[in-house]
Amino acid sequence: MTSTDGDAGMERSDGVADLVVRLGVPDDLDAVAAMFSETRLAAVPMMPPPVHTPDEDRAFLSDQLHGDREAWVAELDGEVVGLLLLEDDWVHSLYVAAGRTGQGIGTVLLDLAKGVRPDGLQLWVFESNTDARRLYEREGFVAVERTDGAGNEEKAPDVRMVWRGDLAELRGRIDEVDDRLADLLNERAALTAEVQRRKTVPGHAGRDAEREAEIVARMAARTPNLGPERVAAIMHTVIAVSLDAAGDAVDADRR
Ligand SMILES: O=C(O)C(=O)C[C@]1(C(=O)O)C=C[C@@H](O)C=C1
Repeated sequence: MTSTDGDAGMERSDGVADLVVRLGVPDDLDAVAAMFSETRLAAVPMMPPPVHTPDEDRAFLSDQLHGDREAWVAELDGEVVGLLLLEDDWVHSLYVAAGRTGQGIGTVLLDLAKGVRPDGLQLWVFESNTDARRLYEREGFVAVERTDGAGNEEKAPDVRMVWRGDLAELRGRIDEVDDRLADLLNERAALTAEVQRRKTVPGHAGRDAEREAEIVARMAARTPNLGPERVAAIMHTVIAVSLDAAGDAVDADRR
């Protein structure tokens, strides 16, 4: 392990290569409490000043390590450098030791949280904590609610952020691909119609099997996830419905 306490010059992968993340146990209390109090103070002014004494923090953390919440501890060389508290779909707390930020430890802990809560997560973050908000945004969380802080202990404005989960994230990406696919299908149908206007035998009667086989072969070379037979089925349908639409357009022109 070559890490230093500073962030400077630390490649992210070097910083977390030896990171050990495990469930916390009561014996971790001293190390976790020391990290927590130091980190919480160092986080000011990104976070509002703490409202609890170190003794109160210690009692709280003892409860967490005794199972109040799911407590995950990140260690580097046996030193506690991160803490993640999960409760249902809530990231209750995420702390990375002062001097260890920017090394990817928060990302590792959040990825773990996503792994154990694939259906989605939410969290509150102080509006002033721009570093944390950036991390959450990078990790796919979106802001869904803002408050003036009246409801939290620190009375500081905060933001609720939500990660919708693996399934919703993947469906969102499918929607984006489908938007592009729809535009391309629309453009292609217009071109098929244009070709029909120039053919001596247009429409279904003028279908050109050789040209269609060429199209399928070219596309099959780019679609290894589907294979030639499925691409042939898709293009057969695309061409047939495009010719139908072109026929409708010609009929409409005549009327
Ligand atoms: O290239 C043609 O001849 C067309 O009419 C266009 C098109 C196509 O949409 O790509 C449609 C029908 C033919 O069977 C082959 C190709």
